Amino acid sequence: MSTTTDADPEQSAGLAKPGALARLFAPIRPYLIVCGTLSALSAAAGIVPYIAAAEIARIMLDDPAGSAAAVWTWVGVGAAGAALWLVLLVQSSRVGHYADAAILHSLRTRIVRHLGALPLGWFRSVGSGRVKRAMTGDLEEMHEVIAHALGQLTGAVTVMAVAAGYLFFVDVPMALVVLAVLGLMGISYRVSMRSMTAHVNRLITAEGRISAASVEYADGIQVVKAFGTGGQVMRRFDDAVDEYAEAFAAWVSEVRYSSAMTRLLGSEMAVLTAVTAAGSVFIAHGSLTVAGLVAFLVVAVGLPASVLPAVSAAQGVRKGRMGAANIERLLSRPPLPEPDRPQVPARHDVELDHVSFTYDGKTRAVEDVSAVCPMGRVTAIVGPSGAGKTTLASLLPRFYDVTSGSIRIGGVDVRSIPSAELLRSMSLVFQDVALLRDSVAENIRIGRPGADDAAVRRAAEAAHVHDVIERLPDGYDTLLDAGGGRLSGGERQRLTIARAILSGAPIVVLDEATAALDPDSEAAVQDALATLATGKTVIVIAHRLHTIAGADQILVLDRGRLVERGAHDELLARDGLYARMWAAQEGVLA
Ligand SMILES: Nc1ncnc2c1ncn2[C@@H]1O[C@H](COP(=O)(O)OP(=O)(O)OP(=O)(O)O)[C@@H](O)[C@H]1O
Repeated sequence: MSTTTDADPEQSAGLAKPGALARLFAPIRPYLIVCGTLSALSAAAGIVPYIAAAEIARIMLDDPAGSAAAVWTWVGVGAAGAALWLVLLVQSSRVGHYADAAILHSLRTRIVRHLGALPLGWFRSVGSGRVKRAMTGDLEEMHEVIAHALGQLTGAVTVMAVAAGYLFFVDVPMALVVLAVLGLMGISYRVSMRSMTAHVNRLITAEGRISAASVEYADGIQVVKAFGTGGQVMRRFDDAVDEYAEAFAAWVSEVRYSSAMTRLLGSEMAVLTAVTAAGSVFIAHGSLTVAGLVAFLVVAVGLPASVLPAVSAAQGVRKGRMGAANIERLLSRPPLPEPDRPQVPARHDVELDHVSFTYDGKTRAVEDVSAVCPMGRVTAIVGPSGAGKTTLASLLPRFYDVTSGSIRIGGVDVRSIPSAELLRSMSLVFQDVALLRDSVAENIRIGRPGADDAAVRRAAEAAHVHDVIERLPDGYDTLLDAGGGRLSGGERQRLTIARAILSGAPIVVLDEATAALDPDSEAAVQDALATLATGKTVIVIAHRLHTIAGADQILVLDRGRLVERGAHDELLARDGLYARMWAAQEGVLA
């Protein structure tokens, strides 16, 4: 099967799939066409007042005494052009923003729905930065394209076309001079942009990495602080910043002359100088009138200011393409397959039948594990670090699907159980199950939305956390931060156990805390677990063996394989891996 891991989504961010933007924008194409057309018409109308001013100058210079009617006609045309420019600009912006809001809403909805259908294992493997970037940065790029870049590009092209048409109408040689200056600017721009694709891809990829690492940094600030700057996240952040700085320096040093030249040639000064110089020569030769020169001074000198926004718009489109490719890549992640013929199990014993799983298609994190975890019993999974305990437990709620073999609940393959039903049938008390930024009561109520206050309180009492909650400043209404800040490790665990007790799910999958708790906390957590486990199928991933010595069945994993099974005494008598681990831990504890 294709695993749900994404090799390195950030790394591939630079490889924009051609056409991604067009595909994502397909639903709003008609609006974009209307918006582009209105922008073009608005830009064309916007240049009319300049042309009118130039025409008035020509009329008055040629014949100052006469043609008042013609002058007033041009004044009217100029005013109409200005009014039309404004009306069309507002309409184009209205349509653009409508299309923008519609597509962003639709993309956000699609992304959120898709995220809801993706296997949880995918989120674990890519980290939250990638998901947040799709919802913020990538969508922001789309907004830039629709709301700004599209109008700027069509506007610039139209202004160029209309202005060039008028200038050629007034005087061909002078128009050629202006075009030559702008053409040289274009050539110098192309030279400075020649290596742009590689550099910009590198810059944008590095930018993406910086933002992903920043999000991870903020999310894991406690860990980062505890370990100083040596943490992996900090290193990733530093690397991304270095990479950005390097890419930027390389780009700047390569394009410094050509981009300075582009700026110079694309400035009003350059056009003004060229027009005045060439105009003087042509006037001296008698091939141009002063009135003709004035027309060029009025219309041509402002051209660079109208064309330059197209440069940043082109940049916006380039970024938009990458954002679109990122979003498309996210949307193309295969969702968790839902069963064709859904079944709901009547019993809740868990059966592992020759289960194997690989993350990377090569090494097997779990290999050919078969076992039965009966209802009403506690099954512990133990083994050295990296043995595959967490992986095996993650296969039960389908964070990942098995590579081969099957997992059955009450005889029904987990892949045949609708995912919502499957998750409802399990309480997951994992170490990294986060608390939400909400009140204590709501954090417990997640276990059974709609449960009344009395039920929440009973669950807290059963989980031995009620007294702790009562001592909080606002009791059950106390707001927790996302990490559960003001609660100790043992208290947080008991809160998640209360949540699981409230849910009443018949299967409990529990990842025991790796960090040792103080003896009082440990005892409270054990009591809470005993309450939770009553009458349920309990599967515990255990790191400290003495907490599961009383389990009905212990599965011992080593390098993905099930190497021993039995109760504590049987395993000690066998004198194998379990006995060695026990001796090692007891030795440490003694
Ligand atoms: N998301 C992942 N992507 C790729 N490989 C992974 C992933 N998670 C775990 N592994 C690998 O799978 C193997 C089993 O890891 P797992 O976390 O299941 O072991 P474990 O017994 O729970 O270890 P520990 O006691 O240290 O938590 C290890 O070799 C680990 O490096």
